[in-house]
Amino acid sequence: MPSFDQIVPLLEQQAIELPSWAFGNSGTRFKVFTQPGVPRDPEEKIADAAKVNEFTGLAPTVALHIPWDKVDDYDKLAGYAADHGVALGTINANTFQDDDYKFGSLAHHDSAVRSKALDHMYECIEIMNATGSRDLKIWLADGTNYPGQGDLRRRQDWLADSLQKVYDRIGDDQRLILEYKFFEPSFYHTDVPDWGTAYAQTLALGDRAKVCLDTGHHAPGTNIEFIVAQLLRLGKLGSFDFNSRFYADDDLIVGAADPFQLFRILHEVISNGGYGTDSDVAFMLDQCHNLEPKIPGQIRSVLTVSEMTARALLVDREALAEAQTAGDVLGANQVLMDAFYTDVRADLADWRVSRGLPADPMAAYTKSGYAEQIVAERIGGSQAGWGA
Ligand SMILES: O=C[C@H](O)[C@H](O)[C@H](O)[C@H](O)CO
Ligand SMILES: [Zn+2]
Ligand SMILES: [Zn+2]
Repeated sequence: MPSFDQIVPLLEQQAIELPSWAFGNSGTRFKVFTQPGVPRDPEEKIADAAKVNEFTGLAPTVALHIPWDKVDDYDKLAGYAADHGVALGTINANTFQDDDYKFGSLAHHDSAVRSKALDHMYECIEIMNATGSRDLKIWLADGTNYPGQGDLRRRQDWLADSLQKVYDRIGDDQRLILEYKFFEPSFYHTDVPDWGTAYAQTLALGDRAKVCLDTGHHAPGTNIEFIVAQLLRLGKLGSFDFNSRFYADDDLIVGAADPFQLFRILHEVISNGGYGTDSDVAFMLDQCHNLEPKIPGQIRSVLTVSEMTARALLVDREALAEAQTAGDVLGANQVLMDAFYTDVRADLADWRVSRGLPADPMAAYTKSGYAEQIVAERIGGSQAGWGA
């Protein structure tokens, strides 16, 4: 097994993008429990995200969601982010909250609705040009609730035509990232339900169209790391939306439900060239902290990704290949389990200190008094988030 020191140069290449919406209020259809001190605008969301980066050194960019993070001056917003030591990242489109999208958006049967959704995508591309963002991420709620409600085949054709129009509009150094999800809010069919559909649609577009794998978007029992290996093999894995779930798209803290699954996913990412500065695979969190405090939730999340990345980097790949070739079933499995069971937390703490970061970012954040400061400062105005 490699030593911790041998993996440090790789660990230093880790960059995890934070979702602006994780700092706003969120909940379920049953209840949104608001929290004091929650941001009221994109700047306050960025300030909170910057705190996560300040204490962990792992989160240099913040993803925006449009229109939730709509502002008049994106140059000013990018400047504000830079003043806080972070940059603006992925632009997430939103065609799931407008009455006109009741029966879909880019896959809608009515060309007028499709062109309205296209205008939103074009607006997002203009924002990317202003923020310098590389990725336009498209997740569509498009689908149906009952058999017969929609023409499954023609919706794929309308979707393909719409995506082509978006793809033709993005810049040479920009990417279209298509996110799939097997259900919700549609409960019979979803127009982009699985990796195969996302792959087929992005393959038809071109090299700057890739797939987003949200770890909460698969049917129970799906071997997600197999999909990771396959999409990397096909050169079509563009980004991750990391989170975890016990049942559906719970958007819980990554690794909270199944840290071993996160380890297996990262093992395939590393084994197939999807990790580090040489790779163009983006690591983003897509989570909602419905009950727990938001900034500590994000701190815990990036530390968990860092920890499982370190464990996956410790896999003795030579010994693994030998055991696999020899058909040594238990030997091969043992190589992976040895890395997974290696407790790297103390080494990671020392590594953080060597980089001028706190050994225990969570304790340092708590001691900083920032949580109390934002509760005291953020009086009045309306809090960001669901129902905002
Ligand atoms: O389930 C929705 C998807 O995960 C999207 O990534 C969505 O944009 C994000 O969750 C914000 O709601
Ligand atoms: Zn997502
Ligand atoms: Zn989701």
